[in-house]
Amino acid sequence: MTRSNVGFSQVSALEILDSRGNPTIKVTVTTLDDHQYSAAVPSGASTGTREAVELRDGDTDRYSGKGVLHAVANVQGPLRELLLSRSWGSLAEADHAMIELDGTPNKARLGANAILGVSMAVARAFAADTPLWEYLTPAGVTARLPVPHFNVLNGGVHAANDLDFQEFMIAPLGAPSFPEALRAGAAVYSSLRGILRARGDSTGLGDEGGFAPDITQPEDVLRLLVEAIEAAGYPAGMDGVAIALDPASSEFYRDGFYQVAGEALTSDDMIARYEQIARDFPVWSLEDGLAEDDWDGWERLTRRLGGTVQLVGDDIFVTNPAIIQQAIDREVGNAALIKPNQIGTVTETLDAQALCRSAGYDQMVSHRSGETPDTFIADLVVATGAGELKSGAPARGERVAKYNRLLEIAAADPRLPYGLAGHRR
Ligand SMILES: O=C(O)[C@@H](CO)OP(=O)(O)O
Ligand SMILES: [Mg+2]
Repeated sequence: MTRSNVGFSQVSALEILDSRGNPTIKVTVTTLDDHQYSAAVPSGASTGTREAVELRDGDTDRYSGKGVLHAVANVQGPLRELLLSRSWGSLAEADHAMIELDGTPNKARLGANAILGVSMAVARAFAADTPLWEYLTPAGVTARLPVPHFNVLNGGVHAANDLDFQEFMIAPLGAPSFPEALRAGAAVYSSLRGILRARGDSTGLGDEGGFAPDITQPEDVLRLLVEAIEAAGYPAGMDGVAIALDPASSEFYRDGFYQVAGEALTSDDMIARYEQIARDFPVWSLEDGLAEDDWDGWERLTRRLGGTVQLVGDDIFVTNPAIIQQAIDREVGNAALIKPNQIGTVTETLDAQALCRSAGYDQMVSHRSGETPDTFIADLVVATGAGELKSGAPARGERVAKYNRLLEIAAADPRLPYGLAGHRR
């Protein structure tokens, strides 16, 4: 049974390490009937400038191991005081009270990391002994298991190589079930390792568990992926294993040009390049193909490729319902990446997802490059019927924790549908 009303006797927080070895926050709430619920918050490296503020101690350099003791203090001070002050009739009620207490448009005062940790733990308190995904499923939404998108080759700010595109993902779109998709992902990952080894390339890993060889041209990587898919015994394409890209292009956009493998490209050069890539390779989804402040380029990209390729906004939309609404109005992109810590509460994440559903935008729920073993996003993606998840390579504990949680959900409820959602189904 879920709880319809929750009161808390304690709220505490701890600074822990994420998968990159940087400090992040873990929150534990204790209900009046003495049950404890915890949640840990991930942390990005290629962040959008309009993301809710991740509070770090000392200075604004977020990625040099700066602590989160200030965020911990905010949980144990003002947020604890708020949570203990009354009982709560819903998660939304608690989230809105925290947003109001923070009082800034981007959670800069208390920290989105502090607020999200509490929000996730409170969600678990409401779910009680009901599976989290069941509790989170909005009225009228059919829960479904997602197509996993495995980031098997890393570049950009997630790896030490000179590859500018950040993520090369494989998506087993043709798999009949989630467990089969996971098996396919693991098989292709393993065959890719063999191919890289045979070529004498490095099989060292990037932040999300994908290989990080010294290859600079995206097309060379795509050729290797097709080879790996076929060597694993799957057709490369929508009927078998397709490819999804996240160049995270805001990271290599400077002074109006995209710097790719030593060349300075305009938005239109990039669009032409993506068109050619989509002709030559089974790339079904493209995230952040253009930069977060290149809205005009995005409009043209959407006109040119939106009919055939899923165009996902991450840095540009930052899971923010107001920005996603602007994108819908301007016909920018046709899908949104969903990361709870970009917006800072579970309720606003669900709002962003509801907006996507009503506008016919597809959604991919996503981990961050700095992760923890917390599996909240696995339940979230099932609950919201989003149909797509990215959680890195099918290797490394903090990544496979999410995939393994989905295996558990699939095993516990064999009637859950699987696969892409909405019009892509
Ligand atoms: O760009 C992205 O989509 C993410 C997750 O893969 O990276 P980061 O968490 O570093 O923003
Ligand atoms: Mg991204």
